[in-house]
Amino acid sequence: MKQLKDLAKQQKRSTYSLSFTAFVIGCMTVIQALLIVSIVTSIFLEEKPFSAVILHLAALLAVFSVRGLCSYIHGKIGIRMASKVKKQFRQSLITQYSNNPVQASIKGQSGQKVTLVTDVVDEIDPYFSKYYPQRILSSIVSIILLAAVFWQNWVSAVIMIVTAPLIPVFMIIIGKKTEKKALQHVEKLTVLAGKFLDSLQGLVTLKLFGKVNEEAALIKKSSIDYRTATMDVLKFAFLSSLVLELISMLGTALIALEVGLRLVIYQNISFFPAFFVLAIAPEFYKTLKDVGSAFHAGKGSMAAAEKIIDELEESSEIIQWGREPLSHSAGPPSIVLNNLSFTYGEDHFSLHGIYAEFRPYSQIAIVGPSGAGKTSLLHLLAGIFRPATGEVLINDEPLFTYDEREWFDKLIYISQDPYIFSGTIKDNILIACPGKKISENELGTVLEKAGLTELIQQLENGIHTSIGEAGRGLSGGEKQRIALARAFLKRPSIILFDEPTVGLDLYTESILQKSIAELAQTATIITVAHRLHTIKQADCILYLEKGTLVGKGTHKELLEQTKDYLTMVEENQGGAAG
Ligand SMILES: Nc1ncnc2c1ncn2[C@@H]1O[C@H](COP(=O)(O)OP(=O)(O)OP(=O)(O)O)[C@@H](O)[C@H]1O
Repeated sequence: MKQLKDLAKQQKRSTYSLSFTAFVIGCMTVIQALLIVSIVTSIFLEEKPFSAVILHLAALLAVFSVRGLCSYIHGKIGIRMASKVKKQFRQSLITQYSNNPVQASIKGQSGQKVTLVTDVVDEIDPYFSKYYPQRILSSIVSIILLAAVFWQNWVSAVIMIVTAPLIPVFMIIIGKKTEKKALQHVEKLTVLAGKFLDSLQGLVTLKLFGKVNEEAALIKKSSIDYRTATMDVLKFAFLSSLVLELISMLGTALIALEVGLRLVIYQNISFFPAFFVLAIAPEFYKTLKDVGSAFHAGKGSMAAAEKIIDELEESSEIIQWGREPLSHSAGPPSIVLNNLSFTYGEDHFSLHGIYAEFRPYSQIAIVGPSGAGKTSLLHLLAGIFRPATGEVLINDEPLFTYDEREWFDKLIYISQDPYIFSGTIKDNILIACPGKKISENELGTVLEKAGLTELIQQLENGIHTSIGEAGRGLSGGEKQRIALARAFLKRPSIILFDEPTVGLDLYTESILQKSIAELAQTATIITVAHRLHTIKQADCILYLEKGTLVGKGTHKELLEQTKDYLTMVEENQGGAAG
């Protein structure tokens, strides 16, 4: 609530404009009532001809127009404020996710994030487009109307002062309950979206396990929960409208009774002020009632804002990169892991005290049992995670002192399952060199080296064939070859390679080995290795177990020093090591 109020106050010009239009609307309402009363008095009491009120009627038309125009501008300002704030929230969320993409992608479901950026941010709208402008309008207009009534008949003004606070009191009581319900509503929406996208992505797995019906039932339950939450919010909205309507009706009736008694029975008030008060009273209660209804809509925005702010605060740990240039040093830099520690969080997996030095052009293998922390170490090396203690030193300087772009220009990460974006084969390869002009010849050489020429020749649209989510699928081996083409195009001086654990086809396997050997001539290669061939070839092997560096050295040295390594190698080749 406070954050939304602060955001609204930051838009000073809009707040002033809202106050100005509200002031004009208030004045126009009073003038409108005065004109109507004087026209009625002239025609019905004083029995003047129609021509005597023509000027009044023209003035009334002008007042209607000004009031209508101001109401339109007032509404527009609110919509503009809402769109500005929604843009700010969306930008903050996207910046948050893009500043720390890996942390963002592992925390929470993707569907929930998408809903947060789209639908939940949209829920902020009513606070700025309805509640905030209406609050300004109602406070200014009600004061003007009250003053006008006081001027004509102070007794009615006193009745208004006594009955009007019932509306805000009721708003607070209902508002407390609404906020809780609105928060539940937003939560149910994000849960439904998360569940839906998760099921959609895992549809093949669900089908294979015969779980499609069960999953459909879970989605149905989630959607019924969402519907119930929506109905709960609507129930409060209807209840609140009913009570607000009742209070304003009773208030108007009370004033009508007072004015009627004084006019007919006690005869201590004239027709003009009596009719004027009766014309103003419904406007007075309507403006208060409108702020009550808008308050209800605003509560939904507060719940949405709370959810977004929680998300922004949760993943606020941003990696700050420096400005130090890296490209001036030709060839691969030296890399030192200096007492590196990392944890995914309390009671979660951690890597501790890792120390290692990698000379330029060396081939490093990281090995160990499943879950030992090999991929996590690769992510730390890439600068995707921030170490808890210690640092990665590049040319003797901490990694994060370098310019982020220059570092990622020097590096390529080939994961086990390279991501293929929705686009053509060419687009997917060219992401390795954004903005750089690549000739057809250069591209042809890269495709040849990565073993993609034959595949592309078979395709009707060749390199322009759509792949990824919106196009044809690719096999694991073909994805690996796309990743290799990216590497050949980029020619990085550091290659981080998460070797596939699943058996690739013989063709891709041989291409992979040849390509890595060729890339190694100009780069340092750090591989999470599973194949004995890769491990034996490495200049240095890091053997990890449960997040600890148990052994370090060449294949021969480790066989002699580290018993678990020997066992692993023996298991790998089904008997004798060597
Ligand atoms: N986001 C995460 N939050 C908490 N724990 C995680 C997260 N990601 C991975 N882990 C845990 O960290 C440990 C190390 O994972 P990592 O992927 O680094 O292992 P690995 O040695 O590469 O395994 P494998 O050879 O099976 O790929 C595992 O126990 C894993 O469950």
